[in-house]
Amino acid sequence: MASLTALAEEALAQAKKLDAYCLSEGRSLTSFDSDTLNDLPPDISAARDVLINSSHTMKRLALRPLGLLTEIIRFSLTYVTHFQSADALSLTAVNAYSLADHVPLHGSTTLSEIADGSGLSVQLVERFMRHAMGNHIFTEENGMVRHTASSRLLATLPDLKATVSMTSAETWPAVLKVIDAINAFPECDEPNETGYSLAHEPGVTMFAHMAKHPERMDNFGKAMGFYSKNDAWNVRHLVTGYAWSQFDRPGIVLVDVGGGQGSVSKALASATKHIKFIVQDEQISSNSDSLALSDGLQGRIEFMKHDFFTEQPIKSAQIYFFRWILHDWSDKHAVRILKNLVPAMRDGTKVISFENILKDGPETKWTERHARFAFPFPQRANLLDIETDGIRRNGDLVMLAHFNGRERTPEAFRDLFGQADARFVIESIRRPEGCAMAIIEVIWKA
Ligand SMILES: C[S@@+](CC[C@H](N)C(=O)[O-])C[C@H]1O[C@@H](n2cnc3c(N)ncnc32)[C@H](O)[C@@H]1O
Repeated sequence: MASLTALAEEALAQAKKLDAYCLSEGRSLTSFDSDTLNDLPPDISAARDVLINSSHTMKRLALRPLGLLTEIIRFSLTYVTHFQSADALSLTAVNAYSLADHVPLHGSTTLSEIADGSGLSVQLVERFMRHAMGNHIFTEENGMVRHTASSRLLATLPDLKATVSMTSAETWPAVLKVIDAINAFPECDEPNETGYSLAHEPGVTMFAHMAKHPERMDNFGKAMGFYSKNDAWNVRHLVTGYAWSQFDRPGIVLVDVGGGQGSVSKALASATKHIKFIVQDEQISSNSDSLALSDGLQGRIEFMKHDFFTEQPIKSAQIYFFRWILHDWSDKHAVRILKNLVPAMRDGTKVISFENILKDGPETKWTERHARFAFPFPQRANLLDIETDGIRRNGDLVMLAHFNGRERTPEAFRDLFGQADARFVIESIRRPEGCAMAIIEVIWKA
């Protein structure tokens, strides 16, 4: 582990690189008012990664061991740590009451005007917004409130709003109940015996519960679309990281199993000319604006209600595709999903899955840097960049809390397909450069 001084020097060197890049490109230096670190070339993006890593590590060292633990548990015992649960609360309140919508995009207003517009009392508006301002979400001068770059995103990106709502409504209550769920159901393999079920509706799975609340299901679908815009998870890695052209001819059909609102199929349809897509999901809500297809895609994408725990009804497709499906389920149920594909398999049929892959070791930025060759750094060149520090391990525990699902190592994927049927043969597991996910290509060998 490097010393505080070495970490600070490393951070300084990267900060200088980023500032010099902005100046050489005629960009202003980055600030909370305007994000000028978007669309960075790979070497500058890597400098930003190192800066985040070294400053984050330096902060945790400076917090000292007790500070590090108490910061994580979101409970401040020492004066240097932050109350992270309050950070989350102020952001959620800003989002829930659409406070950002009541601030002009390029002007200023008062707290009482925001209160009038939102219907929340001035006192609550002031308490939530002044706390959020401590995190550079909004700023205030002489009693006038205006946007920062972050608060402006809340006002201008509806899918970000849906993602914050989804996380606070679905994930947080679930996470708090995981230990109770493990104590009550130590096997941890049923989707209705989870932290989520205990928090929301005992004995009921997350998807069954959300089906009773269409607006929350809609937020969930939008959040999936939003995550796909994050550079490390961007669906473009799937579009460019696989030779779809080999299938791009009339008559080829791809079934997007559990395809939700079809964000993957829409991206693949836009990048190809002939492949037809059937998006199957248990929840197909015809009135969701997210299902709207642009003219060019009409006739190429069809939505179909299907429960993937029943036999696959489309028998003649050449490709069966999954994104973010297998990780929702314990091995017991993921194997059932795969077995239900078997009656549709013909010699050479492909099953392609685009999933997070765990490595057999810790997933932190620090260790990622040392394992860079095996697991390339996600590059971050996108405005919608989200910190990727440990996301695969974070994701693993979120899957546990929501579904008793899990993220898997390559070995665990081989084992899963093997358990379903020995004729599923894994041809490759490849992580496209800059992507946090891998394309798992499986062929059926009759
Ligand atoms: C994590 S989302 C992924 C959606 C989509 N594949 C994507 O990447 O955007 C999981 C999806 O599985 C669907 N699902 C859950 N249980 C299902 C079932 N038994 N049959 C079909 N779809 C199901 C949900 O409705 C949801 O759309």
